[in-house]
Amino acid sequence: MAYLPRRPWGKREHPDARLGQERVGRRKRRTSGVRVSNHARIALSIGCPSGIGPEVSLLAALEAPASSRIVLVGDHGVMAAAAKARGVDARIVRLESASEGYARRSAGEVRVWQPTASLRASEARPGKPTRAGGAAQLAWVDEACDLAARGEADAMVTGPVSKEVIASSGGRTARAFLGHTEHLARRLRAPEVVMAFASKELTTALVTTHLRLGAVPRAITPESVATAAYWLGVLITDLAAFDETGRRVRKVSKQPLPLAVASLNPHAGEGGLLGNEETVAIAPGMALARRRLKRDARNVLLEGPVPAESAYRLGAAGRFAAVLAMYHDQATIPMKLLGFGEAVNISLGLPIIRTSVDHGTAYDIAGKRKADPRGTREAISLATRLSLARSSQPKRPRSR
Ligand SMILES: NC(=O)C1=CN([C@@H]2O[C@H](COP(=O)(O)OP(=O)(O)OC[C@H]3O[C@@H](n4cnc5c(N)ncnc54)[C@H](O)[C@@H]3O)[C@@H](O)[C@H]2O)C=CC1
Ligand SMILES: NCC(=O)COP(=O)(O)O
Repeated sequence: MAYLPRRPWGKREHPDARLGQERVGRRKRRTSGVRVSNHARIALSIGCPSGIGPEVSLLAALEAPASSRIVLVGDHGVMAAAAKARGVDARIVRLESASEGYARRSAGEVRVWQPTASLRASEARPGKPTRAGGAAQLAWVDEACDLAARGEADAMVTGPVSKEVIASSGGRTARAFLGHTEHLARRLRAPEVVMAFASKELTTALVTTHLRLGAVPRAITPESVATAAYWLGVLITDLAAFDETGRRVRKVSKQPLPLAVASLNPHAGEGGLLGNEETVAIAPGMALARRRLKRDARNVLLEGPVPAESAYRLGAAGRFAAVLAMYHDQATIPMKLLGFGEAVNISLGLPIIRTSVDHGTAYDIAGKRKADPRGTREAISLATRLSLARSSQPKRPRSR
């Protein structure tokens, strides 16, 4: 995918190439001379140890197909407790190093890479988050991120964390934590990051992410709109070009993919009566995005500003391939109404692939055998698709 450098690890050889001879072996396939791996190595941070992250990670890892090789980044004792609470008879293997976890696993086995000191049971009680658990969940996110950035994983998937618990766990980085999206962009020094969600029913992205509502209008600028519209356009054209297994679709439609850019104000500002962000920021941002998409040969038709209520109704009805929102809840309310539990959160623009569940820590049901693992399954599946698609593509330049 063009939004990802093909070798985020720089000029070094991809570790897969070194392992390739014995690891990929017969599992490799070829597409137009490009060596393509048949499986993606996923580093999955298990999220808050007191939330539902450990149990949904466990269930999703146990069910993962051979094309997704999962290493859970977390705490061995927490995973063993999650298996017991869930009544699952699984062999929880503690790894000596993350990379040894990507070999084909046997049924009933999950592999845990624990880069932190073991949490005591009292620090990881379901529904009762602690300061120690807050620090640990951030360390697991960082470790999964670094594995992907070093090329020791093809993608990271994140389990649900609590922003509040992390922020109150101490430490400068933790205090500044607003969400994975902003945190990963900072850690990876990525100049652009866009939060997006994909489900069967709707694909959407946000111009602003975890921001106080009062600060949103100032953050809607031609540049911020252009960046988000561009990356959402990249996502939908890539999803149209690569199938579920990451193979290039044979016949991609020549029709441009319609992408609605939602308004900020009611009725798109009602000709200036109800605000002017549509004319001073959104429309100019769309013009910038159109130029960048065209330069990258992305066949997208940007439409708007469309009054937000209609943009989402029409997006859900299939009139648009995706809808761009101006702020968090404008996108996440329709997303959760339509696809809660199976929508996937994707961070666009980062030098690594990162997907996530759309739900939170759900402390109210943690350890009660009620948590639904579908979201984690879907996040793994999309990360695998994006990873395999990336590995089957020749390098493309990335425009700014
Ligand atoms: N990807 C992430 O790391 C995310 C983290 N959060 C964080 O999670 C914390 C709690 O957020 P809330 O707004 O309460 O949302 P939440 O998603 O944790 O819970 C909302 C409701 O949905 C239910 N629910 C959530 N996931 C479920 C699942 N997989 N199966 C069955 N029921 C499920 C919960 O029991 C609860 O009733 C916050 O600190 C928030 O920042 C929220 C969204 C995403
Ligand atoms: N509503 C999405 C959310 O809060 C998760 O955000 P992030 O942690 O993926 O940045």
